[in-house]
Amino acid sequence: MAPTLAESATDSFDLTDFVINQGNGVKGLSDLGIKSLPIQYIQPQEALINIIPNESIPVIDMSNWENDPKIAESVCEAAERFGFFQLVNHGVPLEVLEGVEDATHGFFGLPAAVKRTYSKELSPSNSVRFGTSFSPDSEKALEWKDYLSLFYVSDDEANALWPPQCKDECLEYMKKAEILCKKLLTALMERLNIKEIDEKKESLLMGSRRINLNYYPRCPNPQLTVGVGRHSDVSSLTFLLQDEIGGLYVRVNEGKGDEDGWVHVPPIKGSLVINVGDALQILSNGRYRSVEHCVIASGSKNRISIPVFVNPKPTDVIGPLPELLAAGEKPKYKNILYSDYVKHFFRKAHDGKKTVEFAEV
Ligand SMILES: COc1cc(/C=C/C(=O)SCCNC(=O)CCNC(=O)[C@H](O)C(C)(C)COP(=O)(O)OP(=O)(O)OC[C@H]2O[C@@H](n3cnc4c(N)ncnc43)[C@H](O)[C@@H]2OP(=O)(O)O)ccc1O
Ligand SMILES: O=C(O)CCC(=O)C(=O)O
Ligand SMILES: [Fe+2]
Repeated sequence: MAPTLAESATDSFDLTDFVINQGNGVKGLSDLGIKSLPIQYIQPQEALINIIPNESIPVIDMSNWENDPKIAESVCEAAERFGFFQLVNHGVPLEVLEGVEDATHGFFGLPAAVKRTYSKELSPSNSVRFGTSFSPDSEKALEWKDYLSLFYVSDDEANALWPPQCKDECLEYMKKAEILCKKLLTALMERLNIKEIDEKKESLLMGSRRINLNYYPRCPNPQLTVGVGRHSDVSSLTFLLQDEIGGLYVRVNEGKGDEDGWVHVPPIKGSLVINVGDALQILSNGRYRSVEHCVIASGSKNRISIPVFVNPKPTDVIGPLPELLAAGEKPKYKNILYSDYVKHFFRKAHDGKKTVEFAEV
């Protein structure tokens, strides 16, 4: 039987105030040593997933990228088929990855009163936001995750506004990921017969960046809740660094004859998980797939993950690329202002792939 709120906290305990308003987050709840999951976090049955064992997303070794065109082909095939793949020997140095992981622990280890100064209500800028769950005002059940989200405007702004405990490490990781991003996007565009990424396309594909630091503390009943509910990213490409704990699941075989279900993305030291986001699905007129994924927290360990979301500029209008339409493809998506698309995503609870319907013809 599901535990009640009274079993997980005292009658006088105001969970929303403690977790959201006071900035304790789910880390604060977990640190209290609660033995069962508060009722606010119990997800409906349909949010829970059917896991398929013995299947996986591709792992691609990039060490011979410059000399072996088959590696770029594998990347493009994985982006078409799974929308997700892991990269090893990708060129982002291990020290940079370890640096941003340590900095993430440093940030979440700060007192709640300090983290709270970066909340939506108190943060001096919209580019910096500390929060919990995804969209608590619109969710039926909360998600077991705290996060810090940093939108990159300029180095000067980051130096002035991002938390000093993690800003240098976040900037370094973002910049190294950008070099890798250019390589991948060049290959993905070549596959669409687009030989040059000019200024306009560079803006549409990688005109803005956001880095999130995600913290999933140990959870008393992880099977009753989610760390992140099923969603697709609204980015062009996402570069995700996960620690050694595991818990990321990706949907496979949706709408195909084979068993529709979820596969685990096993942590590989030094690797990056890459996924296609909605913006690239729309720009490629559905050729590259942004795929649903979710996170189940651990029952025994605290987990962190650090996605860099590479996106169009908020002011860009996105739609199928003109070269694809000139080649005779029928557009599957309308032209849409990217910031409207992202606002639509952030204002509702996670709901799988539904955001993309907002752009469908
Ligand atoms: C947090 O848990 C997550 C996050 C994700 C993220 C997946 C991605 O793919 S992130 C990449 C998104 N792309 C961009 O950020 C680039 C484009 N950016 C923009 O267009 C704008 O910066 C903006 C995001 C639309 C914000 O513009 P602004 O004018 O400041 O709009 P607001 O009215 O303030 O915000 C709209 C609405 O969204 C909420 N919101 C804003 N930023 C965030 C954020 N970082 N995290 C969560 N929610 C955010 C904001 O509160 C507003 O909602 P209201 O209800 O308050 O009106 C995947 C999975 C996760 O679990
Ligand atoms: O924590 C993870 O492994 C994935 C997080 C995620 O999907 C996101 O932040 O968009
Ligand atoms: Fe995601």
